Amino acid sequence: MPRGPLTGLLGGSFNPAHGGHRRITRFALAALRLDEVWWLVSPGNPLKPAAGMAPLAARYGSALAQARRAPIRVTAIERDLGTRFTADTLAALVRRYPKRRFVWLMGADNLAQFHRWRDWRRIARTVPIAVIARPGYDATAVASPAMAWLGRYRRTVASLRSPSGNSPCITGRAEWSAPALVILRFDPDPRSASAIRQADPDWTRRFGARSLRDRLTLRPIEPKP
Ligand SMILES: Nc1ncnc2c1ncn2[C@@H]1O[C@H](COP(=O)(O)OP(=O)(O)OP(=O)(O)O)[C@@H](O)[C@H]1O
Ligand SMILES: O=C(O)c1ccc[n+]([C@@H]2O[C@H](COP(=O)([O-])O)[C@@H](O)[C@H]2O)c1
Repeated sequence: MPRGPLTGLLGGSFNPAHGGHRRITRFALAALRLDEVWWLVSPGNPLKPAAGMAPLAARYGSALAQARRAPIRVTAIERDLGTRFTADTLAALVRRYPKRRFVWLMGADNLAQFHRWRDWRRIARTVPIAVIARPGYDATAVASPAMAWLGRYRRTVASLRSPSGNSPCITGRAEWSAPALVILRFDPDPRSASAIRQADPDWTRRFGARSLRDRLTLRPIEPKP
């Protein structure tokens, strides 16, 4: 059983990244006592149309800005791995970082449509999943087809915590085995990328200079295994 850093993974379009991403990440870091969270800026969500999706460099730039001075590592690792589907990404990450323990983080809107993701049961068997409550989506998430299956693996946050209060331990009830589903409920955050795009359709301009730099520096992220 791997004993490395406990790493949360927040995959997303980040079109653009916003304060809600930062806030839910910080909540999850504290609630699950994670060592760090990697933001996986997606080359393209397989279920979202390419139209309206800003270039990866601009989305990555917005994520860098939001992740400042937080234990968040912004990555475009799916671009480097050549993966789009989360099941493939996770298989590659687990292989590449055998010592790390990963947990997949996602908002309730994604749980509501998780059954449409490719190999979603394989995803759930690979890593524990923590779902963050999101205004307007919690009821659909609870009633979703994926939840009908995942519900039996539901665990409390406390059951994943180490008795000593440090990082979750790996024995007994606190073992991070999968499938496991945790629902994290804290002060819901109404922010969304769609609202930002609606208010500021030209948001990528704010990351113009940075995007140019990122085009040069977007390269394989090599966090220490
Ligand atoms: N305010 C929020 N509360 C809870 N989860 C969130 C929130 N904002 C984003 N997330 C989650 O963060 C991940 C990445 O989100 P994404 O980049 O798609 O942003 P978004 O605001 O959901 O975008 P859009 O409005 O374009 O759908 C997803 O798992 C999403 O559910
Ligand atoms: O693997 C899939 O089939 C799949 C389908 C839809 C979304 N995802 C992933 O879900 C994450 C959240 O996407 P988004 O666009 O809601 O931010 C992101 O990492 C996507 O790659 C993955």
